[in-house]
Amino acid sequence: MKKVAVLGSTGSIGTQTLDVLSRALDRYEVVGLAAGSNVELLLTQIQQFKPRIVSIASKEAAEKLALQVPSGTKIVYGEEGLNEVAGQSGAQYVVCALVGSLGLTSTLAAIEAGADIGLANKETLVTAGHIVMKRAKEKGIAIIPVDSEHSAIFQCLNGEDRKAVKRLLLTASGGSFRDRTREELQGVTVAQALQHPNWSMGAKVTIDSATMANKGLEVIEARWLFDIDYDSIDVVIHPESIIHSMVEYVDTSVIAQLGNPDMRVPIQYALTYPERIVSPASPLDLIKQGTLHFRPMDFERYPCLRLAFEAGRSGGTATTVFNAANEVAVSRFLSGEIAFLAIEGIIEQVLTRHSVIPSPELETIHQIDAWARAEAQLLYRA
Ligand SMILES: NC(=O)C1=CN([C@@H]2O[C@H](COP(=O)(O)OP(=O)(O)OC[C@H]3O[C@@H](n4cnc5c(N)ncnc54)[C@H](OP(=O)(O)O)[C@@H]3O)[C@@H](O)[C@H]2O)C=CC1
Ligand SMILES: CC(=O)[C@@H](O)[C@H](O)COP(=O)(O)O
Ligand SMILES: [Mn+2]
Repeated sequence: MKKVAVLGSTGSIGTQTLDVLSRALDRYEVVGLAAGSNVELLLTQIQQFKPRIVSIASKEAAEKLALQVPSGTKIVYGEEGLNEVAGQSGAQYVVCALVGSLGLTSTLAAIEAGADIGLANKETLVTAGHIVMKRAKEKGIAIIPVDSEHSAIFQCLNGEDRKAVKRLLLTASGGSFRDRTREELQGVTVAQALQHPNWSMGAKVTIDSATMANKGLEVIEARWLFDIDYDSIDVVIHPESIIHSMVEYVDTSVIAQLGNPDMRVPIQYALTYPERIVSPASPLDLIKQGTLHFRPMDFERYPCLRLAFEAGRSGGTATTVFNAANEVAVSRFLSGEIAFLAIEGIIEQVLTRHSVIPSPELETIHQIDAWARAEAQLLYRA
């Protein structure tokens, strides 16, 4: 039995991870859960999986939860509690499904504890990829991608000579506004932006998909996961999200991974790798699908992707700033404070004000992250 902890268990990836685990309880024991504020759902999960330790964000929520959980489950809270679930639950495998750079410290705690990582939380690598990958390497632990594109690339690289890789080709759906011009983005609403054409996901990543910041975060995530330079990463728009990504080799062969858009497939693969087991996802019917389409990426239409490439090439703290500014801007858009097009403006302006620090230590990362958030809060105030 492999002992697993799920950080962000009440979210989109977290609930799908528990769905996958619930079908394989002969292989996995859920020993730890961590969530933000959804006490009701967390309580149901505790009753189903009976973990040893559970963390929730606030002390008040923890007290409420403690009154209702069966004895044998320890309730902790806050960042300390989250790190305790990540590093001291006895988990051999930790699924990092938190949203935002809040996932960084707990991912590092899990690595220090020697647990392998199923990584959905891309912001962690964008914020401090060099530190996360270095510590994982030192501890000899595996970071297995959960993000659909990276899972696809991971599978396309399987058993191949890495020196023969020409480039990675990430696919992008184009998000909720893929058929609109930039002029048509004026005045779009939060509800419209949250309508992803192919995936049902948490609010933050859905907005990131609409701005194409998600693909930017994923380009940086790919740089760290696969130790590849930015000149060897390309993005192509593929509206159907059937091809999850591709790898082109020097002999011109392109290997792709395909499937219906269902995150339970990459989540399950990250858990069972290198084994494959039967999935509840519906099989891909290529005849019914009929056609697949591709469009070139337009960096003027999607400036967030251009900014992500620029930040990635600048290196050091630039990607920390890109991520932090984006997180604040998306949160302000979701709360109705700023317009959709202000998101890219905030990222660009905060990056412009930043002098990049190369190879930053963790302490510097935290300082720059906080600085970028403060700057991003001040811009576009009415
Ligand atoms: N959803 C998807 O299909 C995909 C997501 N990803 C990536 O996976 C990550 C998770 O995304 P997604 O599942 O959509 O996000 P959600 O918003 O659906 O879930 C986020 C999770 O984080 C928890 N959380 C929030 N704040 C805190 C806190 N302070 N302490 C502890 N837990 C907290 C939430 O708890 P609560 O709800 O209880 O407040 C929830 O469980 C992101 O990095 C995203 O980019 C990647 C590929 C696909
Ligand atoms: C399912 C998943 O991995 C998301 O990150 C997805 O990539 C979003 O789709 P687009 O960013 O391509 O719109
Ligand atoms: Mn993705």
